[in-house]
Amino acid sequence: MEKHTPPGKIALKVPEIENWRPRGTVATTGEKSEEGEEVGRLCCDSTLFVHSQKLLAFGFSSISPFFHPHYPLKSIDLLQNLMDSKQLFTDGEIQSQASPTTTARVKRAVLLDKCSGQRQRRCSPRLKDIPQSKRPYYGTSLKVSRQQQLLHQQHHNDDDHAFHAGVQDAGCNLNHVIQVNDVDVDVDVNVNVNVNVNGEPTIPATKLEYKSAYVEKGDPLDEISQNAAGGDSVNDSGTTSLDDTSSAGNEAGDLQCTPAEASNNNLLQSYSLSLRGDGKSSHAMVKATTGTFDAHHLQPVQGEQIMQNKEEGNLQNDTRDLNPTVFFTKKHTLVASPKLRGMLLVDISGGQEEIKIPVINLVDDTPFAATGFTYSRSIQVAENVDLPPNADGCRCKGNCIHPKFCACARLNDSKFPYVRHNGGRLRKAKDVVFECGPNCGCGPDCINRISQRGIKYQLEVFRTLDRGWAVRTKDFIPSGAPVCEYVGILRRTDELDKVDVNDYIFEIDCLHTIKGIEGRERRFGAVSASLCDNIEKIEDGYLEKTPEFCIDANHIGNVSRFVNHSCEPNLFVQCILSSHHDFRLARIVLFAARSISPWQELTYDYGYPLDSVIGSDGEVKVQPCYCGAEDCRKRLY
Ligand SMILES: C[S@@+](CC[C@H](N)C(=O)[O-])C[C@H]1O[C@@H](n2cnc3c(N)ncnc32)[C@H](O)[C@@H]1O
Repeated sequence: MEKHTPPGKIALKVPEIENWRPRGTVATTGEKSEEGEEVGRLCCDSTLFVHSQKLLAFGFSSISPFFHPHYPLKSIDLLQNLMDSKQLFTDGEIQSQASPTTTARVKRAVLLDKCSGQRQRRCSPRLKDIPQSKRPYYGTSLKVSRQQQLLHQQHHNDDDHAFHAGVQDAGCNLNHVIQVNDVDVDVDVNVNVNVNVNGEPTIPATKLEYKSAYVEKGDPLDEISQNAAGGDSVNDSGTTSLDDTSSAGNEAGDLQCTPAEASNNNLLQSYSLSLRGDGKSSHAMVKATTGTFDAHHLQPVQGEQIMQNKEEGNLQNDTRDLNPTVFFTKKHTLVASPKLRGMLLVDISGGQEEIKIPVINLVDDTPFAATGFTYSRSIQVAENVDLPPNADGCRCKGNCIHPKFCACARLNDSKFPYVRHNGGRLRKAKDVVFECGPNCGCGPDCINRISQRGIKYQLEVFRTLDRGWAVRTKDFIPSGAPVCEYVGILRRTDELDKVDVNDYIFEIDCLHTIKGIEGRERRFGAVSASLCDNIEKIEDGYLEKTPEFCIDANHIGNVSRFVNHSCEPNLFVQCILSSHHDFRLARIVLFAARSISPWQELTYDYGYPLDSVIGSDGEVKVQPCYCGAEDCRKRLY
């Protein structure tokens, strides 16, 4: 077999492909590229597409997929070579299908191009290294025309904080074009912006605020000439504005980067947005505007410190514009082709959530209706469960500001558990978080009500090959952000003893967690003093018992019921008390355990103790785990 060796690298022996371990689940469909080849969409951390033994594309981290210019990727063995020579790290499988397409599905792919040889979380080949003509964009025949070469050097004269920053490059990935009805087409676009920051290689946290992105229709050439002339007057160009939903989900998209994600001063960021367009438009234009760069974030201080300083007004705002705008145009008519998309439902919540949650099946014929459950945005309470009376709450007015005076903050060790940054993020996981409730004097915008605001990220339910339905995010989710509450019917656990199979029960075991009894993984963070006081009052032997209450999402639930287990999860379970303070009936909210890139599956650790699930026949039930994590425990229960 012909071998292709990357420049400067030695070709290594190609091991058996069968030895590759199956990982990951994001599989997607193929389409025709402009060259007429069959290609597939490659999302972050997801899929490699191979056509007739020819690797068409691979992509890494959250940048758009593209052919890499340095490697004449012609065959699967070259891919394997890259892996063997430690330039490309993937954990995936190559499936030889009946042809003509071979798909390699990977959970993670990291190309160590121009890097030190160590594995890094995000180290992608840069788009700027690739000639314009060789950059395919996936999913459709989307033609990207870059009208503004961005990047360049915004100097800061202050020696302490000198930096050059700019948008180095950007990519655009049109994921779905779905005919919603005769008129509307739902367009789902990923925009990836590659930000380059020079001068501060050890920046602890750097934030690029993302201002806006939307699709417009009109004549792209007009747009371009207007903007080339220096105006940023896209809105004035006579184009038809789109349905309001076009920008609805976009504001949450603060771009953010941690040092682990920075390589060579190169911060790679992405965000995605769903846009709604008019099916009759002859083209769509995506405008991605990067916003201001806040010099504070270049200072070597912790994020919390920044927040505090800002709140106290000690720091002057020092913001500046990066070269702000990147344009992408799609010159061809949007062709809606629902059969390619596998979309079974446009919104599983039937309009209950602020943001639609579509259901996609690209892997088999399983219909969604078969799951038979009713969507509910909020917890329902079984008739035989009495909720405790609402707690007194705090006496703050408007927003809770002073943690020492706010009665709810005092229950959290006199700290607010959240920072406002990025729409509210938990500072650190705790045994129980006390939020403000109905009797508090503060309003809905209070910092201490962050988990009460519903789902703020674009989520998608999708079908996996081996784990049924699953949930992924289309947005970047910052670490510590609340993602969704586990919703279902609040029941007494003993009622379910007779039920043989129910995969959707969440036992409310905050107390077990606090006391460190084996069960759901103990979450980091100290037990608060106030909580300890309360725990002491719990009757002896309580903790040996099964949790008294559970949330049963079998027939009624929200998107959380589709979130699968992983032994290496990206979400964690946080118990929250807001209206009352009874631990046995705490709310269960899933939070981001780390920053999550668009298109990653969301998972949490179900934390079943081994052999804890007993069938009605009295036999221990065993469910193998297919999460694919390196340290997978192999059994869900
Ligand atoms: C709460 S449901 C999750 C949604 C479910 N996949 C579905 O299709 O509705 C939990 C069930 O999903 C499956 N599941 C979740 N994570 C899994 C994993 N890592 N490995 C195998 N099966 C898993 C198991 O059948 C489990 O009982």
